[in-house]
Amino acid sequence: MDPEETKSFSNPSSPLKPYKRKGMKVTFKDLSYDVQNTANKKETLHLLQSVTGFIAPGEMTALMGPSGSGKTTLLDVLAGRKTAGSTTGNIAFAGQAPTITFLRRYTGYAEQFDTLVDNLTVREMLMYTAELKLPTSQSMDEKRERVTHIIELLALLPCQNRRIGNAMQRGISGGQAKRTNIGIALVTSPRILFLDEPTSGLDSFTSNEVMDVIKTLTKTQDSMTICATIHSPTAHAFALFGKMIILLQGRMVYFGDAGDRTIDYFEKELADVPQFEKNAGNNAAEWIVNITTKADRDGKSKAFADTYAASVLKSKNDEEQDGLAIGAFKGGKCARASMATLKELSVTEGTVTPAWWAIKTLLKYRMGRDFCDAKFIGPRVFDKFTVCILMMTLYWGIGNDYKPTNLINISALLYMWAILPGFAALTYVPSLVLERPLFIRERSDGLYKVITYLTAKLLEELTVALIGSLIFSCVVFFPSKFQGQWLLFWLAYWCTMSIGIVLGYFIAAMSPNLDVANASLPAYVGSLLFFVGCLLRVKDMPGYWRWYSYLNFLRYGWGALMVNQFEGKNAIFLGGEEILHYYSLDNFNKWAFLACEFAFFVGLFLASWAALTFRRHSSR
Ligand SMILES: Nc1ncnc2c1ncn2[C@@H]1O[C@H](COP(=O)(O)OP(=O)(O)OP(=O)(O)O)[C@@H](O)[C@H]1O
Repeated sequence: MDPEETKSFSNPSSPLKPYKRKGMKVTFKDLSYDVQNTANKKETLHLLQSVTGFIAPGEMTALMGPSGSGKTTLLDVLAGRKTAGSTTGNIAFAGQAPTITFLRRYTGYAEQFDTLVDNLTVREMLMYTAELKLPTSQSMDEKRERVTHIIELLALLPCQNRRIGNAMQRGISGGQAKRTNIGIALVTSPRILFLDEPTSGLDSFTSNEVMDVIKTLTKTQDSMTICATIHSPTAHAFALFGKMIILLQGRMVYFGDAGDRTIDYFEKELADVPQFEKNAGNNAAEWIVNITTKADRDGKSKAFADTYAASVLKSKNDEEQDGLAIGAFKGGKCARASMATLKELSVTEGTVTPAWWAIKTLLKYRMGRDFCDAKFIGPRVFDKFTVCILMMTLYWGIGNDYKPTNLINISALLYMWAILPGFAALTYVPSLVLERPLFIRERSDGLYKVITYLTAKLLEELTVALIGSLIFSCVVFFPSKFQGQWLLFWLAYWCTMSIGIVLGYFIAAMSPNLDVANASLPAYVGSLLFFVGCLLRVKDMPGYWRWYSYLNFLRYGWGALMVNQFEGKNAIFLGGEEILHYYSLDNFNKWAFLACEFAFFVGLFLASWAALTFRRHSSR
C-alpha cells in the first residue's frame, strides 16, 4: 500500500484537514458524445467530437468555451452523470475505466443549478450530507468540525443557521446557495472534484474567495484533481488555473497551460486573432471569451479545432498523455496506481454508509423537519379529519341499526370509508415528483440507494398515516356505533391508505411531470370505484370486466369492512336476502381480504422501487 495515500495530513496550512487521499489523474481519449435532439427526435446531436486530454492532480483545470459549447456535457460524461445518449472513446481514472460506484463514492460534483433541501438550514444541509457520505467510523464531532471548517472557508457563517428556502419562500441568497452547493461537494474530500460554473451568481469578491478556497485543495498534501467549467472568470480567478481546455461546438480548440501560454497560442497559431493588449484594464479571460465566442458565431469552430489538431501543442499533449504512467499523483509526477487506489477503483458498494444509517439520517433531517411543517401535515391530516367529522355527525348512532332500510346507508358509509384513503394517494405525488432533481443528484453523489430513499419516505408517510388513521377510525367507529371489530375497521383504513401512498409513489415515479401524475392518478382511482362491488355487484358486471374488480385493492378493503360489520348478524336486505349474500361476500374471511390488501401494498412498493430505479425522466 502506498504510504502517501494512507497518511493523515496535519499541515496547518491545509484549509481542509485531514485529507487521507490524493488526487487522481483523469484521462480521456477520442471522447465523443451523441444524443438525440429532444426538439427533433430524428436528429442526432454530436455534442462532443473526439475530445482528448487529461486532468492532472494538484492542478486546477478550467473548462472554457461559449455557452452551449459542451462544457457541462464533458463534465457530465467524465463524471458518469449522463443518463441519455451514447459515449464513445476512453475515459480512465488512474489508468482504469471508472465504475459508476467509484464515481459516486470518490468524485465530487457541484452542479450548475443548486439542488438543496429547502427546509434545512445551511449547517444542517452540510451535516446531513456529511452524515450520509462520511464513514460511520468517523465521530460526529469530527463531522461537525469538518462542516464548521467548510462553513468558515466558504464564508457561510452569517447564514449558517438560516433556512435555505425556495423561490416561493425566500431563504438564503443565490450566492450563499451556490456556496452551500460547493460545500456539499467538498464535505466528502473527493479525489476528483468537478465544478460546473462555481462562480456564477457570485460577486467578484466572493467568487475570488471561493476560487481561492478551491485552489488550496490542489496544493500541499491534498493534490486534488479539479476541473471547473467557467464562463467569465475574474482576472484573479483566471490566474489560479493551471491548465485550460477550450471547447467550441463540442470540439477541442485548445488544451494546454492557462494564462500567457493560452494567449500565445491563440495569437501565433490562429489567423485573424487580434493581439492581446497587456495593460491594466485588459483581462485575459475576457479576451479569450471574446475570441472564442466570435469564432463560434462566425462558424470558425471547425477551423479552430483543426488548427489545434495539427498543432505541435497537441502532439506534445498526446505525448505527455501517453508517456506518463497513469496513476496516483506523487511528488510532482504520476506514479503507478497504488493498491489503495486500485481498491477504490474496484469498489462495488455505491454508498459509504449502511442502509440503516442512511434511513436514520434521512428521517432525522428530512422527515423530522416535515412533521413540524403545517404545509406537510395539513394535506395529510386535516382534509381527512374533516371528512371523518362529517361521517360521524351524519351516521351518529345508526351503525348498529340493521333495519333493511338502513343497511344500504351502512354499506355506503363503509364504501366511503374504504375508498377515501385510496383517493388520498394524490397527496403523496408532489413530494416525489418535485424533489426529483434533488433525488437524482443525491443518488449520483452516492448518498443512498433507491430502496433506502423509498423506505425512509415510506416510513415517514406510514407514521403520519398510522397516527391519523387511529384517530380517524375512533372518531367514526364509536360514535356511529359500527359493529364488528374496531381493529379491523382501523386496519382496513390504514392498509388502504398505505396502498395509496405506494400507489402515489409509483405513479409519481412513472410520470414525467406533476401534470401527468395529477391527471393519471385520479383517472385510475376513479375507474376503480365502479369495480368495488358496491355501486355494481361483481356478479352483475359483464364477464369481460369482472377481472378488473379482482385487481382492485379497494374491493378487498370494502369486502373486509362489510364482513366485519355484518357477519353473524343475519342482516336481511330489501327483497329478503341476507346482505352479505346479496353482495356475494358471505363466504369470505375478512382477514384474508386484508391479506390481499397487504399483497397490493408489497407489489406496489416493489413497482415504485423499480420505476424509481429504471425509469429515467432526465435526458441529461
Ligand atoms: N438532448 C438534447 N437535445 C437537444 N439539445 C441538447 C441536448 N442535450 C444537450 N443539448 C444542447 O447541447 C449544447 C451543449 O450543452 P452544455 O450544457 O454542455 O453547454 P455548456 O457549454 O455547458 O453551456 P453553458 O455555458 O450555457 O452552461 C447546448 O446547446 C444544449 O442545449
